[in-house]
Amino acid sequence: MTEKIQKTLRDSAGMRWMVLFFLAFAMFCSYIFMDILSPIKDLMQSTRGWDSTAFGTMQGSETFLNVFVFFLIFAGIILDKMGVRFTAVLSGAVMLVGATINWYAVTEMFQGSSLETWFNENLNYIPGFDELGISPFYLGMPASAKFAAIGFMIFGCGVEMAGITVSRGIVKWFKGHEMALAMGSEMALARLGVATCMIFSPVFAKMGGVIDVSRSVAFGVVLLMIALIMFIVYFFLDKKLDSQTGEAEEKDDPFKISDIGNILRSRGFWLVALLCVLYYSAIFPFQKYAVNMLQCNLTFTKLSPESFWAGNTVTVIQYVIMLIVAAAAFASNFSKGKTMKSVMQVVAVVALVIFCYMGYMRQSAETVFAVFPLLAVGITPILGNYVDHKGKAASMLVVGSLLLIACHLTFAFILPMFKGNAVGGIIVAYVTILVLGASFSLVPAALWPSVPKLVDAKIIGSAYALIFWIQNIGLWLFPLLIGKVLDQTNPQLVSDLKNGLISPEEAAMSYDYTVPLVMLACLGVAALILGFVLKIVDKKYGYRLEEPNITE
Ligand SMILES: NCCCC[C@H](NC(=O)[C@@H](N)CCCCN)C(=O)O
Repeated sequence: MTEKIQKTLRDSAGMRWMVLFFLAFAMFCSYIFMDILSPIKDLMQSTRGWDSTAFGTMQGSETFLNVFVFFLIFAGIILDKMGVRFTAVLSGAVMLVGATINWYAVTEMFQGSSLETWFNENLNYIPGFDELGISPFYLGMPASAKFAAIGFMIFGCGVEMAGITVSRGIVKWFKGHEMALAMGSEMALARLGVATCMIFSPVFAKMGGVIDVSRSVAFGVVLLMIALIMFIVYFFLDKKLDSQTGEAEEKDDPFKISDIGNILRSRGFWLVALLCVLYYSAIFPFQKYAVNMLQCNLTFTKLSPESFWAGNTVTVIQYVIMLIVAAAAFASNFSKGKTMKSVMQVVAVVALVIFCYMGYMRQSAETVFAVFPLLAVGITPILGNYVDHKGKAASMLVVGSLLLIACHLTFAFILPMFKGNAVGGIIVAYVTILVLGASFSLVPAALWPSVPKLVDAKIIGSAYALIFWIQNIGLWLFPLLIGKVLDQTNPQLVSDLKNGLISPEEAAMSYDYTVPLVMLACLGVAALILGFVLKIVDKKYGYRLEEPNITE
């Protein structure tokens, strides 16, 4: 008798990739919101009175609940107990609630409201947390920054929960299929989200010639509504899959506290988790200040509002070119024929050069920095594929850390030498940003697929939640530290600003970033040392980090 093989949604490549699109697009939207204020730090200072400390404290609050209230650990438990689809929708809803609060805090409506008065008079510290120096609020913090911080910490819970849930969802749908490619593509789309926000956030804030920072945040909130819809659509597809397979939703072994003990006893896990926190602390927090760092180091000519390059049409054209770079890079990775591959590579490179040229012509730091995630969009899937087929993950972590050190030191010492030399400065900035982008592809592409080699398969979910938790400690601490170090290493500027000798606009463009950048380079040095230790430990204990994931 011939057995009829029941085909499920998962067996159709089209359906799998559609599901990936829903999950990855939701992450794309959340990465946009994550950095929505980063390219408009100067406007937050000039229109809302957020100095670097207020800005850094607000940005650092994203990880506060995850780290100090252990929300990420709970998120891992919720994911294990309730399953992927429930947690996906929950994370989407949590992100939206947090983002809406964040938006209200920076609106004109909040200014002069009774809520603003309340925040001015209260929440100057949190007992217990303040004594430890980890409170997300301080005496004198602008009320809008305090309320925005509350929204951002709720958003932070949602986005990290979404991060571990999406990874788990990809495993569920792609196990036995193109899993590494799917993960690489998801990360690539997330990077495109960062580039999108670098370009569009200032556009929304300055639209119509009237500055309103809340418009940028509102743009992010609308995207998060779309993200929630994506997760809801995913919910139904996932439910359908389960009804076809006749299984209850796929779950790892239920989360047990003793699992944490097992993970924490793994030497390899600690090395990867520490490398992760050191590396990412030198990338994500930097991303929040990078535009302002470029504004302080590069010389831009003020474009007249009538100038072609100052118009929003150019922004849209530049964005389309960015999409061409991403699409051509993606196509070149996966097209079969050699000629097609080469054609796509040429298209990607030419479009990248045009993108950089337009960034220069537009004379703004955010359009220059927008190139940062672009290289990562193009090469993360290639490198993921490389790790799958050739291995060398530990070596890639070492090379990625080396590039990171070189870039931060270049920003700290070489870029300022070109102040006044507009063309030279832009060239140094572009080359350094592109190299940093390459580093940001090497490390994530090698790090995340290495985790399953270090811990037992049944506790992978908990292991990812723990790594995210440890990583979040750095992501909380460093934006805060950069803000504080900036204010402390620029005492003259801070006092001139306080005494009204310079305008907030002038102050925002005059910071000396040398010390914070050296601090970030030191993180790279520590990551590099751990990378070498990991290589030694890998050889000694046979973790197979240098071996391919797929044996052909
Ligand atoms: N499938 C890979 C998941 C990890 C991607 C990684 N994201 C993170 O590590 C997040 N925890 C960081 C979120 C940043 C918070 N501001 C990545 O490389 O993006």
